[in-house]
Amino acid sequence: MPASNRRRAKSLSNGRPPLSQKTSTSLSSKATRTLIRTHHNLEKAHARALNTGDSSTAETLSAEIQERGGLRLYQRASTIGQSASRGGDSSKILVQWLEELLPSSPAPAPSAPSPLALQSSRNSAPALSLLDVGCLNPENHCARTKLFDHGRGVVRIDLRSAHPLIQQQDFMSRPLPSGDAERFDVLSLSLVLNYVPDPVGRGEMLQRTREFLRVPGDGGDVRGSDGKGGTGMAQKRARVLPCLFLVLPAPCVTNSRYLTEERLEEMMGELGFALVKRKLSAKLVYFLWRYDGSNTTREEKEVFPKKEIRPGRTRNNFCIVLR
Ligand SMILES: C[S@@+](CC[C@H](N)C(=O)[O-])C[C@H]1O[C@@H](n2cnc3c(N)ncnc32)[C@H](O)[C@@H]1O
Repeated sequence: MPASNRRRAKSLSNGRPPLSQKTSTSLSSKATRTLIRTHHNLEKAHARALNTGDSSTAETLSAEIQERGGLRLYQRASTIGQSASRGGDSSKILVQWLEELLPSSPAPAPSAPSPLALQSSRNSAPALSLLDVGCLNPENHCARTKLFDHGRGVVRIDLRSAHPLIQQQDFMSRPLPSGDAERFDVLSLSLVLNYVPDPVGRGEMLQRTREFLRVPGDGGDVRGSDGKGGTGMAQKRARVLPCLFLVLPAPCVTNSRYLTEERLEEMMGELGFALVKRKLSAKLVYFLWRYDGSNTTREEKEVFPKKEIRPGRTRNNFCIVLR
């Protein structure tokens, strides 16, 4: 392997879509990558300092993060990475997959009052609800498909909202649903898990996604005219929904000491997720996981500690821990 390729394989920041040199923004491709990498590294060091009770270092790092533009500049760099000229945004893959897996057009429901009302329709597929966690652009591909209930069924959140249609909210503090009407058919976690600075926090984020996914077979599936759920559409939906769309920089699974795709699949299985779709591009890895709702508590279940499974000097340290 040429030296330049080896160098590229090491860096998780290279997991962003390619950045071109010519854009209307003032951030070059290199500057954008450096900014993203530095932000992630500072966040990780900050989390480590907090974990070890080193509040003075944590404060210094926090100040440095702010001095360097903080989340605002990081989001700007990520938005540049989403532009069509730089590889496009990952929601395109989510929409492609759902349209392929659930081919019949759902009834358009722009003025539908609530997911519950949609569920009462028979013989037509209700539009899907979506929780888009870590949303930078409310006009991404999800906004342009009839798959989703654009009335009240699409909720977008981010740690820092860059748009009135995005709620400013930490997913880890989002109040738990009080009932199924507050759960979703689809949860998108695109390039968010790798933002979490520590392995335990990543495991907790994955576990938490289950709280926000609709319980399978709760009536959100389409029923056949016999009322027994026997239609082809109902079966197709049951094979896919509810689901989690997960996107990571490719090196998180292709070049990590601690995580491979196989190990991720084992972990997800442990949480009740089965792989439906997967795509590896030069920069990113995309997964669609169906949640079976079977595993809401993990007491006495298998734990996944930090364990080196693929040693090597050129590997990265991306890791997810399930406790
Ligand atoms: C790299 S951007 C990804 C944006 C978009 N989803 C994409 O695929 O390009 C990561 C975003 O996730 C957000 N984020 C990270 N942790 C989050 C959390 N716990 N709750 C909500 N948003 C979060 C960050 O604020 C940031 O805007």
